[in-house]
Amino acid sequence: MAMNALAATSRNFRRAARLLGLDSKLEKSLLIPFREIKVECTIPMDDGTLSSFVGFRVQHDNSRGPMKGGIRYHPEVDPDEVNALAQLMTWKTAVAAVPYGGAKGGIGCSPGELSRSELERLTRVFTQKIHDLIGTHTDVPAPDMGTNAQTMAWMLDEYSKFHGHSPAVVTGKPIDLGGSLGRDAATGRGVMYATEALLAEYGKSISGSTFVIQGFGNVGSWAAQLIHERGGKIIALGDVTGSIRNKAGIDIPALMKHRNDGGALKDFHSAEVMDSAELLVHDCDVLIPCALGGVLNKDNAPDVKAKFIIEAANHPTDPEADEILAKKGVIVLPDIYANSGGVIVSYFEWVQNIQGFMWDEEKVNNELEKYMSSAFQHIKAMCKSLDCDLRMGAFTLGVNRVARATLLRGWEA
Ligand SMILES: NC(=O)C1=CN([C@@H]2O[C@H](COP(=O)(O)OP(=O)(O)OC[C@H]3O[C@@H](n4cnc5c(N)ncnc54)[C@H](OP(=O)(O)O)[C@@H]3O)[C@@H](O)[C@H]2O)C=CC1
Ligand SMILES: O=C(O)CCC(=O)C(=O)O
Repeated sequence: MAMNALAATSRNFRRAARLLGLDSKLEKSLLIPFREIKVECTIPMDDGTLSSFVGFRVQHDNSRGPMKGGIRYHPEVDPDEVNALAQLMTWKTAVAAVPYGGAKGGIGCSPGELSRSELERLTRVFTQKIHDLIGTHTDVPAPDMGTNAQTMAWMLDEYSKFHGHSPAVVTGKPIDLGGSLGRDAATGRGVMYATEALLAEYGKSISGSTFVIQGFGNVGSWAAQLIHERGGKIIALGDVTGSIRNKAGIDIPALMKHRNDGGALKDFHSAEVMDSAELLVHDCDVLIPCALGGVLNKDNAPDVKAKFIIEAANHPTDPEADEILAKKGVIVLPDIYANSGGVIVSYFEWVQNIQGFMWDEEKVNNELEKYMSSAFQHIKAMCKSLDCDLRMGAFTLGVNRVARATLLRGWEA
């Protein structure tokens, strides 16, 4: 059983605040979100009935710039989860050194059970309800679980009806509407750079290491492809429909083709089906959760066999699991660094939109690598000076940057 997402995230924040010796009032104030929005989105369904879905946008902090973060469509979206994810975005944008604050949104729905036209109506109604609270220089949404470039295209179109054409109001858009080359792959590519950097610290490399990946959506599939390209052996993979394994390594390009042809993961011919409950505790060098939060908790952490965990998902490891994993000597690379490639390239997209100038993909990828590498060096420096693990290294780096910006603006208790 996982901890409540907000309690878990806030616990990590408080540990970082104490390590930094933050003033207790500043600590309290940094935890409180700037604004929490809840809206009812009522839409006609294809069968003529009406359905109502609850949508949220939590704007956590804007001391370092416009608030930034994805929109999630998932049945488990709830206010605490969105609040936790918004807070994580504040620390993540600071760790990545992109000039943003943090926000997150979501709608409680099952996107796989809605038709394309129902999804479009839902996205448009949600945008109508929040359009006056988002904007290029206030709050810039992006895709997250269950949403994609098409969702951002509908948001952009709906927002533009009220405010005129505003490409920089969302990122992760289709290229034809001002999206950035490389954004689709960016989170997975950032995960690959982060993995390379961490393994190198231990004299290891992607090539020659074995990987288990949970989630085969945007982040998981790109991470798998890029790790496979670099010679990593992905020996087990799972999504919501089931899990598969192959000791010799799963042929990722063939799996991508199978999936793009409409095949389910569990029906892939050259791998055997395995119990999904075993996936996270499967023997491997590197475990990469790329789906839901709280999947590593006190119940399964004692059985984890991976030596390294790269948190591509947001808050996949709860604090109780963190303690167990640390005792076992498992090295955990935290979400607010490991999956920051998405928001870094979102920043490049926003910059390109504001400048009205498009970068080529090589420039996007090179700049992403520079940002990821610089953040890793800064996290290591924090770990060294505060004698802490990577999660606290990343949290103290992010929290300290936000605290400094807050104080510079003239915060008073
Ligand atoms: N997209 C981005 O740029 C970023 C995403 N993230 C984080 O990465 C994670 C994945 O996001 P993203 O790839 O965009 O989302 P997608 O919706 O594209 O993919 C999610 C994947 O997770 C799988 N999944 C869902 N529920 C379960 C479950 N219970 N067990 C196993 N697998 C499951 C889905 O399976 P199925 O396809 O069968 O439903 C799918 O393969 C999230 O935590 C998100 O917050 C972090 C930073 C940026
Ligand atoms: O690209 C973005 O703006 C945010 C992506 C996101 O939601 C995340 O990093 O969790």
